[in-house]
Amino acid sequence: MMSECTHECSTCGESCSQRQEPQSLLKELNPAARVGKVYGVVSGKGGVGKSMTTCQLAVTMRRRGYQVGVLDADVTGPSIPKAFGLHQQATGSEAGMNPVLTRTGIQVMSTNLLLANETDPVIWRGPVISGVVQQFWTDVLWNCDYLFVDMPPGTGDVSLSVFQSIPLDGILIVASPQELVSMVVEKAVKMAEMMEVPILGVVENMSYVACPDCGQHIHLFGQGKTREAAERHSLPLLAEMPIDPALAALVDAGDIESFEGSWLDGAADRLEGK
Ligand SMILES: Nc1ncnc2c1ncn2[C@@H]1O[C@H](COP(=O)(O)OP(=O)(O)OP(=O)(O)O)[C@@H](O)[C@H]1O
Repeated sequence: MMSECTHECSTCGESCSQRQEPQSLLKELNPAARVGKVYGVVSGKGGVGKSMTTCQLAVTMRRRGYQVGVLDADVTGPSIPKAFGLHQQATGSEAGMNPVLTRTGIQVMSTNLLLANETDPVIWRGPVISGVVQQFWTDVLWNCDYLFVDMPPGTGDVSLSVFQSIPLDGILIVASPQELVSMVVEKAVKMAEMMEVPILGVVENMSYVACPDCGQHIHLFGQGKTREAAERHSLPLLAEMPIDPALAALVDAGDIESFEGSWLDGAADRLEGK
């Protein structure tokens, strides 16, 4: 006998006349907002430079003349506002939340821009965190050609929620050489494949150190091995970014928009469809 209908088709095996087809979990953008392409920046684990890469990609595309936004989905460890030197609070109105603008006009939304005190920890459970990320998509008045989503590290429920609720045009994977060779990133790759989101390629961070005297590139973890590993997994290697103390200093000073270096040009060309 059929039990009483709860209208929860996803947890019921009966094929009755009221059964509804699975519905898309994608959320609608704020009707007053405009977003061209959306790219997620992911990593296999924390601390490999995902936020650094997100910031530099945003700056590079801004330098190319585009309207650019950064949605900081790393809710419990937001590092985007600091890198851009943003300490004010975001404002809002009936129409939605206004992203905060950086010095060069990049639009940013992050939990750190909503907290009364930016050093307060975010002690929220998963569903609340996922809800905040969704609101950054549904409520913020974005006006951009490219929106970069700094994804939470790993493949937990917040990452899943981003994949399900935001219509990503693709993802870029950030990895250190060791990660690439050992394929720690493989879980992130598989998650993107399962969610049917195209992978644009890999940005390798901390690939080498340039000698300050002669400029020679010192590949601390060996040269060529990562390209080989990426190719083995059919992942185009879009960029090789050095360890550069000047970059870390710029992040600490909130001045990442002043970075010099062209290592992300290949990734930017790819984003432009070149
Ligand atoms: N290429 C680099 N050269 C110098 N410092 C770097 C480089 N990449 C990242 N860093 C520094 O390393 C630290 C970690 O980088 P970042 O915050 O971007 O990592 P993450 O992968 O986003 O970490 P998490 O996921 O844990 O937030 C930061 O202090 C950053 O400034």
